[in-house]
Amino acid sequence: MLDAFRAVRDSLVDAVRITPWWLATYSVLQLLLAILPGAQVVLIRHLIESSDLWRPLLGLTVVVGSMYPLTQVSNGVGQRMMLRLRLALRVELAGGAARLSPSRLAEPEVVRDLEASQTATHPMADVAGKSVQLLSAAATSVVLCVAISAINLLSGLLVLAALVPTVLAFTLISRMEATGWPRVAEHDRKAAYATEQLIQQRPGTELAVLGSGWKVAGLVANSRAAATRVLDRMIRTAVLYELGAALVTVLLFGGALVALVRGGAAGGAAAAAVAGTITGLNGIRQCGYAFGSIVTTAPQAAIYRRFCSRTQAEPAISAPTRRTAAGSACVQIRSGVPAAPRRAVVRRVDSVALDNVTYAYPGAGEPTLRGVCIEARRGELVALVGVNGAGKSTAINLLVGSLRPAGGRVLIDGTDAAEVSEEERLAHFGLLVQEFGRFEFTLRDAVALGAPGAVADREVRAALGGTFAADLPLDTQLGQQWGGTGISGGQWQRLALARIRLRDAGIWILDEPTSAIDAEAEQSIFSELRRTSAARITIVVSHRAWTLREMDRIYVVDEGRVVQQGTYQNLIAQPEGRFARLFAAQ
Ligand SMILES: Nc1ncnc2c1ncn2[C@@H]1O[C@H](COP(=O)(O)OP(=O)(O)OP(=O)(O)O)[C@@H](O)[C@H]1O
Repeated sequence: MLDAFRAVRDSLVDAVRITPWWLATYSVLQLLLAILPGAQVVLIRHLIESSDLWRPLLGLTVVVGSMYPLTQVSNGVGQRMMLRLRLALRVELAGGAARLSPSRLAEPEVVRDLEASQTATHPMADVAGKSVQLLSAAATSVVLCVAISAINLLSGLLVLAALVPTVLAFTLISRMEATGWPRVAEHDRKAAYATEQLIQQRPGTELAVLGSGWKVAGLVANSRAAATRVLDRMIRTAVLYELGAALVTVLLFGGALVALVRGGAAGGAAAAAVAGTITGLNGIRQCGYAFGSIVTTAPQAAIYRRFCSRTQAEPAISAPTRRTAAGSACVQIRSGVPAAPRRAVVRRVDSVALDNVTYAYPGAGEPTLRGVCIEARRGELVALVGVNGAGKSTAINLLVGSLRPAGGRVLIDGTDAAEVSEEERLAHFGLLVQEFGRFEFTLRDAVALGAPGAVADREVRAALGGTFAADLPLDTQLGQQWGGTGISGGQWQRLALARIRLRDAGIWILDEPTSAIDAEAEQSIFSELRRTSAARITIVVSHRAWTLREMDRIYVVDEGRVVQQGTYQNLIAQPEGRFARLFAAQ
């Protein structure tokens, strides 16, 4: 319940901050709508009991006539207010997600919260409106209670008491939904994931070739059936709660009518009170719905707020980057999304090292890295080699700071990297990971992502030099799903490399940078790396022997330890060594 109050408070604060005029207009309209049923009761009584026919008749015409247009206008205003709130929440969430550092992204809880927050923005945007509706419906009941109490006190109180079963039922339903919906969402996500595997080009083709797509279709069916079972149970229970509440409500309204008759109300008073109690039923249902949806949304809203307050603790963000008149290129931002971190890329770094580093993944019994020492200096090309699972990617993640060593130090220019912020540390690196991004934006935007700030078209062009995209217009849309150019796996990897080139940080870390690239292009990429290596540190993970010949030093990692180091010639000359056994056949 405390969560519900917090959700109401936070969302009203948001509405006051983001859309004060729409909130004020909506509140006034809802207040008017709350008063009208009470006024109706008073006017009906006057119409029947007083000798003055015209004034109550005129009043009733105004009250009844204005109800429908006021409701319509109020709905429209409420929707526009909620639309603005939804936009603000989604923009805030995207900004928060953009601030997440690699180490945050490595926390499963943060990723779970981000996913849950995404689905929360829709119901959350409605909470401010629902709060106003709740107050309005409650005010309707109070006004009716007062109007009917003037005729018969017990009837008035019974009308007000009729709020209780409905609100109680919707609270119970909402509590049940708060646990049920996440389970439905989990099954739905699994079903959506499995469906994606069937329809996306690469896994879909693989499954079609294997002829085993029907097994994945079976997984879809299982997940959907599980979701339906949970939904079924929820609906059944909700109907039972609603029926129970409706029964008690009818008894209370019946009691109100009996109290009217037994209290001696007759004629105009009785007719007015009956009309009032009927209108009251509607108000009470609205109250229940509004209250229920606030209680349901509250846990999601709490996750959203937790996520946003966490990301606000991340480093500050400066003004958005925009395309300037001079033609600098970057993602165009129209609605206040923060885009450019203050950090500038560090271009000159003299040395980087893992100094006796040990690391164990949470929950893993044995350390993945044990006492690893690796060093690279400016101008050097250094390689990490080893079998799958040896610990090369772990070593890289420790270098860039997305993992923190359990023992030992990471040194950048001789300084313990733990002493600088993650933001500052990341500014030293250009990292090409194995699962590089396939950003289906325009060619310009996909490459400009390499640098945090605004990027000129000529820089994008320079980064693309020598690739398949060198002569493509920068406005070319990438990705067939958007009606754009289809790009092969190797071409995507060239674009990822172009981002690293554009970034031009002091340390380049390339985890299998040519895994998807043809032999000819691979040769030209490695010769260029050698040719341009003087001004930076280059660390490469590679499984191909010939790419290692040019390296200044090779570290052979095996079961989390560096078991050999040296040049290609030194290492291959030791036939019993791990390196020679790994690469002799190549
Ligand atoms: N997030 C993780 N949680 C737990 N264990 C992990 C995690 N990531 C990797 N490991 C384990 O750590 C070990 C080293 O993995 P790592 O990815 O560093 O190997 P690698 O040498 O880069 O392998 P590859 O050549 O296949 O990329 C493996 O045994 C792997 O199972």
